[in-house]
Amino acid sequence: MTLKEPAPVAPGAAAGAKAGPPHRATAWPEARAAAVRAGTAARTGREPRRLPLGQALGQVLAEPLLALTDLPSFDTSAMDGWAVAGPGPWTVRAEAPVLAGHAPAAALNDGEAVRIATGAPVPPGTTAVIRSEHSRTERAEAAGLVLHALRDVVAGQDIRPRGQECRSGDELLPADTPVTPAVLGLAAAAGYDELPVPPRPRVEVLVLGDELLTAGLPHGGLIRDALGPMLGPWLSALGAEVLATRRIGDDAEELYAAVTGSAADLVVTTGGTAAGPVDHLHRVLDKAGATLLVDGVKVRPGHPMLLAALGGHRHLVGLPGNPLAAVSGLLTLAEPLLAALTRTPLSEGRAPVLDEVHGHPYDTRLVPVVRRGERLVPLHYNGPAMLRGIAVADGMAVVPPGGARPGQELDVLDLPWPPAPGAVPAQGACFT
Ligand SMILES: Nc1nc2c(c(=O)[nH]1)N[C@H]1C(S)=C(S)[C@@H](COP(=O)(O)OP(=O)(O)OC[C@H]3O[C@@H](n4cnc5c(N)ncnc54)[C@H](O)[C@@H]3O)O[C@H]1N2
Ligand code: MOO
Repeated sequence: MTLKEPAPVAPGAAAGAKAGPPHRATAWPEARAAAVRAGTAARTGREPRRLPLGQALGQVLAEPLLALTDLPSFDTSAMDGWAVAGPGPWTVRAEAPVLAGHAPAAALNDGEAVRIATGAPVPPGTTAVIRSEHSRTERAEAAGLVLHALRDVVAGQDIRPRGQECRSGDELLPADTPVTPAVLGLAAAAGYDELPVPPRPRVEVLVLGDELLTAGLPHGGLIRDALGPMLGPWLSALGAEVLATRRIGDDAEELYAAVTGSAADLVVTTGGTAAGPVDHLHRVLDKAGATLLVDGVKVRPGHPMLLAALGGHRHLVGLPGNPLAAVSGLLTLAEPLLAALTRTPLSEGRAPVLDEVHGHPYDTRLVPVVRRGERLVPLHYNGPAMLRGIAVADGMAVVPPGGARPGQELDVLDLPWPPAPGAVPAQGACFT
């Protein structure tokens, strides 16, 4: 098939089909699962990045965190007081107190004591540490200073033995643990200067369409490109390294060169997914030898979205051109794939919806919503070509086929930025 020949392409697909022939759309949950599988498989051979501790915050561990040292790394005094050896009373050795950060003092013999601070290494031979407040000293003519315990002394008391928390090589945390401030503290204590985190997926955005303007007002049938300015930052917020956002005309050869020549792990295209006269994406993927993993999804908006394997663990997500349909494709296919690649849990919630939400008879609907207290409020301006709803939304509610009753719990796909404070826009009508 040459690129110039229009191909008969029906929306929808079976998993694993070669690009080209007609097929049925994938159910929405299965499409997301396919994207997760694709991202998980594409992890193969990707070496972790090693980031200085401070820069790893908010990522996940790409490998288990193994202790690089025993913790504590030496027998340590847990209290300010006296290191003693054997039963008391004890003769206080005439030497400087052992402080934290100091080398261990000379070994204690039975009947000897030395002043010690919390965190200091206990001298070899120490059998217990006695807290200052549980001791008294007296000056004796011959023996010098003598230490008495005011309470029973138990062997080993107030000594943190080397390796009490972990031994070198112990697994402290499994891979995929989110790097929180507490994890940074543990990693530092265990000897780490850097942490292994998944490499950022490289993404290239190809914006298709001869009708798109990059500046100024719409005129003469031309419209502003709403997706170029939106997708790069959105993909960055999902952890991607955006190599470029390129505009490609409705030219199949140019698209073929861009897709096959891209160095990205994930190519994201916009537009051209349907069967219009200049919708070249399917034919280009077929010529490129791509395998369609998802070709059409039972979701509104955005049903012509697709996911293709380009070979060599590279993928392409084709987002429909209608702007909210593109957002739907981003959340359905691109986000789960990137999350799996970066080993990041998908950010989702569940909450009851305030009022009835109309559903599609057979397909899932994704509807921009805000949270009002515990409830979800569907937003106006949720038509496929509109961004006014999503621009003020806290997330996209997943409305099952047939719709939702007032109070019904719905899954919510979170957006990768904090919810905006302020007034809740009006709910209600559904535009198409
Ligand atoms: N015969 C059928 N036609 C269409 C179907 C269908 O099932 N049968 N599905 C419709 C649906 S639903 C969608 S969504 C679109 C998807 O079409 P494409 O992915 O091929 O997108 P385009 O045709 O290129 O564009 C659609 C629409 O979006 C505007 N657009 C495109 N890119 C941008 C952009 N970067 N910024 C703003 N707006 C953009 C474009 O001008 C069109 O108006 O297909 C339907 N058709
Ligand atoms: O999928 Mo289309 O988004 O309904 O316009």
